[in-house]
Amino acid sequence: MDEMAGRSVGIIALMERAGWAVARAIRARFAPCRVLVLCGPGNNGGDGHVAARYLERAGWPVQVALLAPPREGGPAAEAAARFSGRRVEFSAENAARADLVVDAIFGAGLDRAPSDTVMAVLRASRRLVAVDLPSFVNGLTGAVLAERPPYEVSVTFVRPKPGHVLYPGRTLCGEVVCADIGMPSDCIAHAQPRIFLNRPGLWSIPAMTAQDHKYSRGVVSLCAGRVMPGATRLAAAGARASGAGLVRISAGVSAEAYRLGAPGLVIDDAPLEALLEDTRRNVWLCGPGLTPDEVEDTLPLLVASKKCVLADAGALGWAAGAPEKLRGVSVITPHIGEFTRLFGAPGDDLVCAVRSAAGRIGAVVLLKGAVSVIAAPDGRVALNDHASPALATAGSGDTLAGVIGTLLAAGMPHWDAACAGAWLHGEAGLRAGNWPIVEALDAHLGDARAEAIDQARRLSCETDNLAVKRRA
Ligand SMILES: NC(=O)C1=CN([C@@H]2O[C@H](COP(=O)(O)OP(=O)(O)OC[C@H]3O[C@@H](n4cnc5c(N)ncnc54)[C@H](OP(=O)(O)O)[C@@H]3O)[C@@H](O)[C@H]2O)[C@H](O)CC1
Ligand SMILES: [K+]
Repeated sequence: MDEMAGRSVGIIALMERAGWAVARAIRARFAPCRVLVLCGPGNNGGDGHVAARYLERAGWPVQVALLAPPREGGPAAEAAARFSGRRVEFSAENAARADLVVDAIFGAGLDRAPSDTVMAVLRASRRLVAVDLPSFVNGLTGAVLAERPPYEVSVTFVRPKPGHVLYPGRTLCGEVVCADIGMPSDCIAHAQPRIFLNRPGLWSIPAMTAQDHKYSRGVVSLCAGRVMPGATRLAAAGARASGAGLVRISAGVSAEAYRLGAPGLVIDDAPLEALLEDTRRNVWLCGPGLTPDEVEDTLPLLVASKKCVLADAGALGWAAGAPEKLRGVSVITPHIGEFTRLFGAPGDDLVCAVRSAAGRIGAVVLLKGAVSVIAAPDGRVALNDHASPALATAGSGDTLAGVIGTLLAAGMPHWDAACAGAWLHGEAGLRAGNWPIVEALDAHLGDARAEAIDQARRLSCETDNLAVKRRA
């Protein structure tokens, strides 16, 4: 993006607006005070020089400390030359004397752990604002390369970066301000972003229409086991509460036990092979409440019948160490333990790990967590931070599986359904108040769906995520 912008508007013009946005964000949040701007050798340092100039122009006492001089002839050198104020040594003593320290040392160019000198200066600082990102947070992954207390504000440009959204970097950025610096939209499109914040508008969910009937809204079918009925019931309830037209449980010999549950469910006792002949029943959930043997008896049949299958829980344990067994399913929803047993530990780069897992099995992979990572086999990734700790309770994943099942049954593309399901689940968690039991989420799923539909409608087609997605 920067490269193409360099050939059109010019980096120096963008840098000028970036530095101005930093100064503006500081002036909006802090009373005038002694500011030290720490500048690195790259364009992040260039932004810092511009911010220093604007703060000084506004009458603030400002000093600049250089870690290393900017590359000659580049935009950062030009920005540095335009700052004619006070320069001091890059030292912990000077950082400790300042009321506010602006960290413009490294941004997008950070590619290794900063030196002890850099970290000593940052640790000596009392209050910190980051230009783009704290200089030890990897913008691509959120990995933290050194320890220090959190920042108060991070001012980034054009788009938030994965490092602002993903843990652990997220906890150190403080408030994230994303400034529009006039990056031309063709430069953004040229970069073909493949990572999105998960918001309505990235996908859209079908609304209720006057002509709807239960089959047009969609049928969700679940495979039930003999020993863990709770998980299947929670998934079925999540599917119903999020708007499925009909939810059926294939319970085989356990049918009588399941019939004691909610009256709105249809319980089947026919052999699975017979049920699979019904072409209206295209979406199946397999795994919640199933033992490995029960998965072995069901999942291969579902895949062979070309059903749209969401595999979770027991199905993921069944395929542990052999994820290729899941080829042919449409969506999997592992938590970190299940993911690790399937694909190995993801390491620091979650986006890369989940994306490669999706490519490996040819299915959408939704890695559940405080920020869920949802990857499509074609490489698109959504980061869902629309969530609540209220969701961290047993059974919550079963509810999520049910919600995604409903959206698949409504005809949404697989990745869109997984993204939208994560958002609805998060919205229900946010609405459910303090310490809700998992069943309490269901009462909020219908309103969550209506909210998502409403928000997607209100967003104009010029909304960042959408515009980028369409052009890409
Ligand atoms: N995206 C935009 O719209 C704009 C962003 N801007 C700002 O530009 C930076 C990115 O600038 P860039 O020059 O690419 O990179 P950095 O300034 O972050 O850093 C590059 C230099 O830092 C050295 N480096 C990296 N890590 C370390 C380290 N751990 N220790 C020492 N030195 C390090 C690197 O040195 P090399 O030896 O690796 O070459 C580089 O010299 C972005 O973050 C925004 O703030 C622009 O304003 C334009 C608009
Ligand atoms: K920085």
